[in-house]
Formats: sequence, structure tokens, C-alpha cells
Amino acid sequence: MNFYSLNKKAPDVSFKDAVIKGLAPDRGLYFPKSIKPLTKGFFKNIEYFSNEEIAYEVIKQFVADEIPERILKEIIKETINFDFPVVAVEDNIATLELFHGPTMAFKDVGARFMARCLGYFNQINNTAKVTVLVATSGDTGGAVASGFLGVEGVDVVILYPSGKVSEVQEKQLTTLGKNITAIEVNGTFDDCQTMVKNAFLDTDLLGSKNLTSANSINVARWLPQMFYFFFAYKQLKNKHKQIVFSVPSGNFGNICAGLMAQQLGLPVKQFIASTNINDIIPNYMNTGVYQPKPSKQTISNAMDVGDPSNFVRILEIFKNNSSKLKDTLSSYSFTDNETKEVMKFLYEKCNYITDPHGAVGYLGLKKYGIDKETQGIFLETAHPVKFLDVVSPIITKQIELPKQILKVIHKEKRAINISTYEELKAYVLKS
Ligand SMILES: Cc1ncc(COP(=O)(O)O)c(C=O)c1O
Ligand SMILES: N[C@@H](CCOP(=O)(O)O)C(=O)O
Repeated sequence: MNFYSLNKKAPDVSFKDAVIKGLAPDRGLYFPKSIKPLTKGFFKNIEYFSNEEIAYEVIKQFVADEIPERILKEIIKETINFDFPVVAVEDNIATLELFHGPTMAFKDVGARFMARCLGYFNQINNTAKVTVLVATSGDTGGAVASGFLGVEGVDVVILYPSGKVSEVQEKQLTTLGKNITAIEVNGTFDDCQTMVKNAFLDTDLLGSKNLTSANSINVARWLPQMFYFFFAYKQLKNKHKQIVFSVPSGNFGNICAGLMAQQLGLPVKQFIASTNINDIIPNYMNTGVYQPKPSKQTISNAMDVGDPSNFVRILEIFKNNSSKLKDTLSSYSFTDNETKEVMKFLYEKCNYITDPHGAVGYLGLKKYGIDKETQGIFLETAHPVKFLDVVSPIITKQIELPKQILKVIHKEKRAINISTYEELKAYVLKS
């Protein structure tokens, strides 16, 4: 399968080249040339497929023959070797828990898949060292650090906004060492993301380094995020109800993967992009004007994004037809107070502890309105333990630290402080 740049000023590339480049030379995101729906038989029999078989069916057209079937199946097996349960929360509302992986956030799936694809391509090409640049508002960094730790021939540089990630998130991305370096940026997530994008245009860097991105910019990070929408569907007892997914959204890669799953034939009535007060897309849906803004700090910090990268991919799926987009996508924004109130409600009335991002997802379903003909599913995108300072006072009890967190929480943070792109460039050039 070939991929084209959404800026339409760069040549088409194969899956392998899209993964190795990350971003197209014209700064556009790559998008698949075609999307072929899966067969009716696949959906009819989905309950009888293992998660690995489902993931293989979903991804194979995009990877095509660039990774042999046996190796792709092995990559998938290693990527998704944990659970993705759908848990009932109240009548007609369930949550898809995406936090059972090594860093307890949904990013583990994309990061592990991409690390293995890149490792395979490096091995067959005998490529010189690759530098993976990644910007994080919280969870991508930890997942990429864990997914790429010790991968031969790959150095990872993670940029994160100083003082704007949780303690657990910071430990996950700053303590692993080896081929992983953390850069603490005096700025916002958007500043980090802009620095990463600038690096891809910098001829000095491109001349001396093989750079790629492990943000959802990269198709091997983004596309596997389709898998768990199918895993959720497989688990639904009543598949005749109308399905509504609410996806807590920041950079919009995850919801865009859900919309891709729908293009493959997954029967979803509506997607809801639920955001915190960083409301660029809710505003776009109301006004038709895309107006990026500096991001504001919230308790759902991983969604503090003021210029979501993937919205261009969403527009492309709908061929820029805003009425078709509105038929399928709704988007609502919620304040921190609303989020805290609903976290308390869910704990006290439904006996379910959400993290602040999942809580925003739940609020989205409530605002949309779920009746008895509908099955609402909100994505619980990270484990509440990643946000102890927010969650503990709300539920007024201690949460036990799981083994994944105990592994890093007492380790020493190591990060390089920078404020400008020039400092990043100097670091990458000398590394
Ligand atoms: C816990 C959590 N929820 C939601 C999001 C938003 O996801 P996306 O950036 O794909 O919209 C993130 C960021 O990746 C996250 O870490
Ligand atoms: N919310 C993200 C921001 C980066 O998103 P990505 O999916 O493009 O990597 C984070 O947690 O870092």
C-alpha cells in the first residue's frame, strides 16, 4: 500500500518509507492511498477470531507485503499481549479499558507496534542509526520509551513540557536511560511538537541523521490504534444496538484511528471527540473555522493540545465534506470542575474509578445522550494511578501502585533542559 502526503507536494511512498520518514518532506502527514472495507463475514464471525487474528486482518492491507506475513503476525502477537476489557459502568454505558499494557496508557499499542516495525526495517536494510524524535504531553513519551528501550540501531529523543506532566508520567519517560533521552522543554506540548516538525525540515539535521517521529504523525504509531475499536465490538453481547464511541481527544490520533476503523466497516453510529477546555475542534464543529490556540493546562494534561496534528487526517477521511463529518463526529469540551465532579460521581454511584481523561470521555457520552437502543463506550485511555494527585483527593483513598509503576517511581529522573529549537538541534547533531 502506498501513502500520500496530505500537503500533496511530495512523492507517494511505501509503508516502509512512511515509517522511516515519519513526516513527508513537504511537512504533510502521510495517508493511505486506499481503504478497503473488511468483509461482512469478518464482522459476522468476529467473536470467533482471537485479538491477534483481528489485528492482522485490520492492518495487513496497510503494511502489504513489506513485512512478511509470519513476521507481521509475530509483531502483532508481541504488541498486544495484554487485555482490552470492556467493563459495564451503568445501563447502556461501558468503558473500554486501554491501560493494561506496560505503561498503562493506550499509547502502548502504537508504540510497541512501531518499535517492532522499525526494528525489522533497520535489520533488513542494515540502516545506519535512526533517531526517533517524539513530543509528548504525557503518555506518548513513556510508551515510546518503554516500546523502544534497547531496540538496536535506534536512539529515542523525547521532548516534554516542563512542569506539565504528572509525576508518574515524568518518571516513565525520564528514568530508563540506555537509548532513551528525555528533553525537558521550557514551553507547552505544542512547542515540543513544533520543534519536532521543524527538525524534519532542517537540512543540517537531515543531512547527518536518519530522523523519524514516533508521534501519531507516524503511520505505524497511528494505524494500530484501530485495533481496540474492533476488540471492543467483538466483546459486545448485543451487537444490534447502535454503537457510540466517546474518545478523550488531544492530538486526535486516537479518534482518527476509530474513524478509520469505521471506514473498514466497523458499524459505529457516532464518534464523540471529548476534549478539555482546549476546545479547537468543538469550536471548529460549531463555526467551521479551524483556529489553533496556545494550549491551556488542565487536569487531563495529555489532552492539552492547541493545534491537533491529526485533524487534517479526519478532514481527509471525509473528503473535506463538513456535513458528512458532522453526521459521524460530534465534539464537546468540558472544564476541570465538570471532570472532577463526574469522577466523584462515577466512584460513588457506579463504583468505578476513572482517570481525568476517561472522565472527559464519559461526559461526552452523557452530553450526546445515550438511550436504551444505544450502546455508549468511552475509552479509558490511561490508568487512574498515573494521575494520583488528581484522583486520590477525589476518591479520598489511596490507590495501590501497580508493578508497572513501582518499576520506575523510585528511579532518578534524568533530563536535559532546553528552551529553543537551536538547543535541540545542537543536542541531536552531537548525539
Ligand atoms: C490518557 C490520554 N487520553 C487521551 C489522549 C488524547 O489522545 P489523542 O492525542 O490521540 O487525541 C492522550 C494523549 O495521547 C492520553 O495520553
Ligand atoms: N497526548 C499525547 C500527545 C501526543 O500525541 P500523539 O498521539 O501524536 O503521539 C501524549 O500523551 O503525549
